[in-house]
Amino acid sequence: MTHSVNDSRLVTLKQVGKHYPKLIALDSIDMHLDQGEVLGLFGHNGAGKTTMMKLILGVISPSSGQVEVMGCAPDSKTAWHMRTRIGYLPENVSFYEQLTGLEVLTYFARLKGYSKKHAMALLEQVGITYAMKRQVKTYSKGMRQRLGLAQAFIGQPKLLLLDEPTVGLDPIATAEFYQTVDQLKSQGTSVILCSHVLPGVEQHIDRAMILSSGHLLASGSLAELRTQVDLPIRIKPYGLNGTLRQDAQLMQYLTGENTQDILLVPEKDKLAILRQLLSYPSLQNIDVEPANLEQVYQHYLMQHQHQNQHDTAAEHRE
Ligand SMILES: Nc1ncnc2c1ncn2[C@@H]1O[C@H](COP(=O)(O)OP(=O)(O)OP(=O)(O)O)[C@@H](O)[C@H]1O
Repeated sequence: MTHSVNDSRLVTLKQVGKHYPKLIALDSIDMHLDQGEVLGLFGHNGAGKTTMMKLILGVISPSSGQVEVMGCAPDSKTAWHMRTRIGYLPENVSFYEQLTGLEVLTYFARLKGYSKKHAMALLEQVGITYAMKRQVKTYSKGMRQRLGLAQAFIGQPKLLLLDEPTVGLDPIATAEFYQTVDQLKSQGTSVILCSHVLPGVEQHIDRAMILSSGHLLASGSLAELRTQVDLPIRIKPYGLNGTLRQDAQLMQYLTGENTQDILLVPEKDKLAILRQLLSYPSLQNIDVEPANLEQVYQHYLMQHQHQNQHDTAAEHRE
């Protein structure tokens, strides 16, 4: 068995590619995940998110490059011991419909060497104890998703792979789900979380990766990505009642969207603008909003789209 150079490093992908006869599902991807880190994996349909999860699980092998999980290649014969330390929630989870929730979870718990008691504790954690004696075929989408999460949490895994975990969950269940992620993280679990649903994710992830058609567009903490894209900060002062339109310095930052005072300000000018606004005696309050994950994500996708159009146009000219 090989050991990682860094003991807290759980997953490493080096120049990983996954090619199918007519398609490149992943192209030269580098990534790493350390103990207790939560990584958000974002991308449109077909971006390669599930492919990356399958490579980490070892259910498919890379066409090029290396995947290492807990010190070994996940598709190798020696990887069985680390599989018990991984929890996986697939997209569109499905179970044995005729069994009860408790029977399903006990079955999966026993496969990993855990007891019925452990299964019951997990059902309690995800809030479906009340339905544990009912057949899964009577469960709603949200209840199935909770059962799927309980299945992924069996044995307090070191690594959790969650594909669209909040799909089908109502807002309360979504908030409870993120609480569980935060709690698992604080206990040292590492999490990879794939999602199309960006609002609400950002405060629970340490880093984000943005994929498009198998290419890595961006990777880093939200603060790093924000700095890279340099999107403007939205500043909304209250109590100035249109006086900003007479301020030669501030006027250029007004959005012009509506009659409200909203300024879009580059990061480098933020402090100067805030000082200027604070000099107004009538100022009552001020909101400062940096670009959110959704805006950063849209920016990278648009940039990629423009680049592709540019490349195609150049090819046609040649
Ligand atoms: N076995 C396969 N043979 C051929 N192409 C495949 C195979 N598996 C996946 N693909 C293709 O690889 C690309 C990436 O698929 P993947 O499932 O990783 O995307 P995704 O980002 O998870 O998308 P979604 O959000 O829709 O689940 C897609 O174009 C898909 O059709």
